[in-house]
Parts: sequence; structure tokens; C-alpha cells
Amino acid sequence: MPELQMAPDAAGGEPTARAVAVVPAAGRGERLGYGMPKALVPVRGTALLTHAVRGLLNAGCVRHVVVAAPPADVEVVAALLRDADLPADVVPGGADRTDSVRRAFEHAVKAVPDVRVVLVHDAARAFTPPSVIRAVVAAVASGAPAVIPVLPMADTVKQVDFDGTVLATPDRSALRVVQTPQGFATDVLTRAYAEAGDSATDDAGLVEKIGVPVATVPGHACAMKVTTPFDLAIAEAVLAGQENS
Ligand SMILES: Nc1ccn([C@@H]2O[C@H](COP(=O)(O)OP(=O)(O)OP(=O)(O)O)[C@@H](O)[C@H]2O)c(=O)n1
Ligand SMILES: C[C@](O)(CO)[C@H](O)COP(=O)(O)O
Repeated sequence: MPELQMAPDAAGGEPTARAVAVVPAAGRGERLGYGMPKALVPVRGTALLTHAVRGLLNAGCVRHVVVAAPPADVEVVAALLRDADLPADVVPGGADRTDSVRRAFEHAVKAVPDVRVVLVHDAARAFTPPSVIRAVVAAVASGAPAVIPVLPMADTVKQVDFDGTVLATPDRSALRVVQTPQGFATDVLTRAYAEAGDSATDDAGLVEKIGVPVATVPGHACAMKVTTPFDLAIAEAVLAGQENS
């Protein structure tokens, strides 16, 4: 299937290019403290990862999904997705998020050699609205080398030193909170992972290091990352609201 083949937009709007999605899901979820890998933690009875992969495939602009799973749980994760009728390749993740993305991305370019748009999407951001996923894919398909969804800062932010003493108050109007999916032209992400030579807390960080501009699109509150027990409670409530509406 040639990349950038057009698919009808699920909302009935403009056709959307179809991307390959890499889903880092190999984290331990230590801050959540649920006693199992975070990707397997249920939200209203369904694993976080299942919600995330379903959301990607239902967005209408993703043609293939590769999941990086906790190495000890590759079979469990593959069975979970199979049982949910969600087609995805599952590979063992790495020691940190960057390593997990690298492994899944390497698999993706072998599995879909003509891929031109790659999304990297945290399993932990399982409730990202389809409109955000489509906006990122559309921006990359239109020629942006790298695109990330962002939100403005709601709080004042301080820079502090090692003992917590305030050093400065950055101008928050120039700051953004960063979400996923992050979208990339395949050649750009390939070069970033080959040349940036480091870990980063997000994939756009590696692209910045090789000097490629990163564009932004509006993110969404529902694309929150489930990190703590409080976030899990919020996710349960948001999903309950969606199911009852
Ligand atoms: N070695 C790792 C670490 C993280 N991730 C993934 O990267 C995303 C963002 O990470 P985060 O939410 O911080 O998850 P954890 O690393 O599991 O969290 P914690 O630091 O609390 O253990 C998650 O979908 C997580 O599964 C990954 O694939 N491989
Ligand atoms: C990629 C990310 O979700 C963007 O906000 C985030 O950086 C991942 O967070 P982590 O806690 O560093 O894994």
C-alpha cells in the first residue's frame, strides 16, 4: 500500500494521509504504583494500551501499529491486542522510553518500508481525541518535518536550583506543555535517532538536536498522560463521561 494514500476522514471532512504509529508501552509505571506495567492497568475494565491502540486505529489516519511492550510481557500484550481485534506488531521495549521507541521504530520501517509519516504515541496518553491524531498526521503529510501537540501553561513556572531555591520565573507565554502523538517525516526521525546520540524525554527533542524545526498544533486536555493515581482517577471519570454522553 503506497504511503500517503488518502483515506476518508472519519468525521466526513478532508481525506487524511495514513501513518504508521509507534507506541512506547514498556514503562514500569512506578509513579502509578499499581503493581503491574502501566500499559496493562485497566481503565473502566479495559487496559490502557488497548484504549490507546483502539484510539489510533479509529482515527482513520493510521494504517499500521507497532507496540514496544515490557520485555517480559510481549506475549501477554500481543494476546491482549489480538483478543481486542486490534492488529498490531509487538516488540520488546528497552531500558528507557527513547530505547523503546528506537526498537519499535526500527521494526516499523522494516515492516512498512514505504512509510513516510510516523507517529510516536505514548500508551499512557490513551484518551487522545482523534482530532488531535488527525491534525498531527495532516500537518506532517502537508510537509512539516516534525509536529507536536501542545497546550499553554496554566500555572506560573519557576526555575529552581538543587535545593529548591527559586532562580527565575520564565515567561510562561513562551512555554508549552507537550503531548503525543508526535509526528515525523520518516527520514527525519531516522536521522534524529541515528545522529542525536542521546536519550530525550520526547522524540521531538532528538529532532531539535539535529537542527530540524518542530511545528506545533493544539493539544487537548484529554491527551493527558496517566502518570499518577490521581491521573488514573481523572481518566476513569473522563471515560465514564464519554460513555454516558
Ligand atoms: N522503558 C520505557 C519507559 C517508558 N515507556 C513508555 O513511555 C511512555 C511515557 O512514559 P511514562 O508515562 O513516564 O511511563 P513509565 O516509564 O511507565 O512511568 P514511571 O516513570 O512512573 O515508571 C509510556 O507509555 C511508557 O510505557 C517505554 O515504552 N519504555
Ligand atoms: C513524550 C512525553 O509524553 C511528552 O510530554 C513525555 O516527555 C514522556 O514523559 P516521561 O515521564 O519522561 O516518560
